[in-house]
Amino acid sequence: MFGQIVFSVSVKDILLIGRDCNLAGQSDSGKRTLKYISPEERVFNRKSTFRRCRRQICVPENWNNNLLFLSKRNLILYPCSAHGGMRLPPLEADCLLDPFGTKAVLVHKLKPTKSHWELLQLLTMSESRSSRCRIRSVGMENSVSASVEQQADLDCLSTADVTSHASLPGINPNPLRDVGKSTNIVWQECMVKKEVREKHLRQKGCVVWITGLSGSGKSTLACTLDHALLRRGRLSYVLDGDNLRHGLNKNLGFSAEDRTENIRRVGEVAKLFADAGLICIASFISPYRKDRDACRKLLPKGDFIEVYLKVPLELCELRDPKGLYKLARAGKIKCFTGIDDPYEEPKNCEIVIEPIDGLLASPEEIAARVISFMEEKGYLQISK
Ligand SMILES: Nc1ncnc2c1ncn2[C@@H]1O[C@H](COP(=O)(O)OS(=O)(=O)O)[C@@H](OP(=O)(O)O)[C@H]1O
Ligand SMILES: Nc1ncnc2c1ncn2[C@@H]1O[C@H](COP(=O)(O)OP(=O)(O)O)[C@@H](O)[C@H]1O
Repeated sequence: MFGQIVFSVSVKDILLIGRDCNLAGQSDSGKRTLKYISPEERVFNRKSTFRRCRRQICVPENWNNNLLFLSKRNLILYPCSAHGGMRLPPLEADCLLDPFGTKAVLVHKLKPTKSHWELLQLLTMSESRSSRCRIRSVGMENSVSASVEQQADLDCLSTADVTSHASLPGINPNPLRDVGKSTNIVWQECMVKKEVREKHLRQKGCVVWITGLSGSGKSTLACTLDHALLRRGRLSYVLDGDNLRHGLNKNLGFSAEDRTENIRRVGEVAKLFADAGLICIASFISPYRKDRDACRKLLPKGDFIEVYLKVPLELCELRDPKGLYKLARAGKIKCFTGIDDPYEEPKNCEIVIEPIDGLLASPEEIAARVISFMEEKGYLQISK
């Protein structure tokens, strides 16, 4: 699978990167800049260096600089001496234009090398950092420049990391869609993928979903697990029912509809955290099976690890750390889970924790059990 990169260009534009593009940090100030120079300017500055004919440019044989050549059908990138004096093979790409001729999707014919990609990444970064300056130069400023110090962060990425798909923010080849009440929206792809973040973090993004009655120990387990993972050098984040109801979900109560909406939102947020490469620990009563299952379906198979704290109602009520059961029994809290509101047990969850001979494992022991499950499934180690 060869990569794609999307540029905002006009059909008639031809782009050149010349000698003054200090791609390899040639400037003495130590600041690396990249300049785009319009063909007109080139022609003007270097009379007879280039001849423009029918959207093509003729370059003298002894031209020893990076050259980006874009025509209606093709993009050819000729990087050269700026990369440590090394000549790279030309990178060719088919150029698919949108109906307005303002966006071009470049599908590479050859697998780009890392250096090609670095060069293309520089272009995309410059584009995103100077949003008013499209890469096209005709009719706009003659040149734009951008610091590319951020490039260092990308150096750790291998070619394989970035070749699968790359596109510019704000420019998107994907179709317009209607999703729910949102009409005419487009899915925006980013160059840095989940797998890249996971490699960076040396873990696999996933969701550990802790469900159970109020007082069953969800928050305690979530925090204990979070801490235990941190001690192992892993990055997690806890989403807790009480906490999210202080902000994102403060407009929701405890009716069946509101609980469903609560869990739907949390499921979506958890999915984002997992996509960020984190281990998202979600601790919610989440009393309805269909709501938990809907969250599971949002994630790739295996990435949703459901942990059921099967603690008997009597024990939860005995603990009653917030005095809520007491209030519920007194009728002062309505629709309290386990009292006058249902809790639907999971049928096929990954881990069930329940007392054995009346004894429940400690939070640390339960956390260790979750961790060994995650280890077994390969969520805690990924080689760089
Ligand atoms: N009626 C009723 N039923 C259940 N719980 C109640 C209720 N009213 C308030 N609380 C407090 O809200 C916490 C549960 O929030 P959740 O977001 O996890 O609930 S749910 O998943 O939407 O059912 C829950 O926290 P935990 O005790 O940690 O479970 C309670 O502190
Ligand atoms: N594994 C455990 N063994 C004994 N007590 C526990 C355990 N887990 C939690 N607890 C205690 O149970 C009470 C409820 O725990 P909490 O984490 O607040 O439950 P939840 O978030 O499900 O409402 C707390 O007082 C806590 O200290």
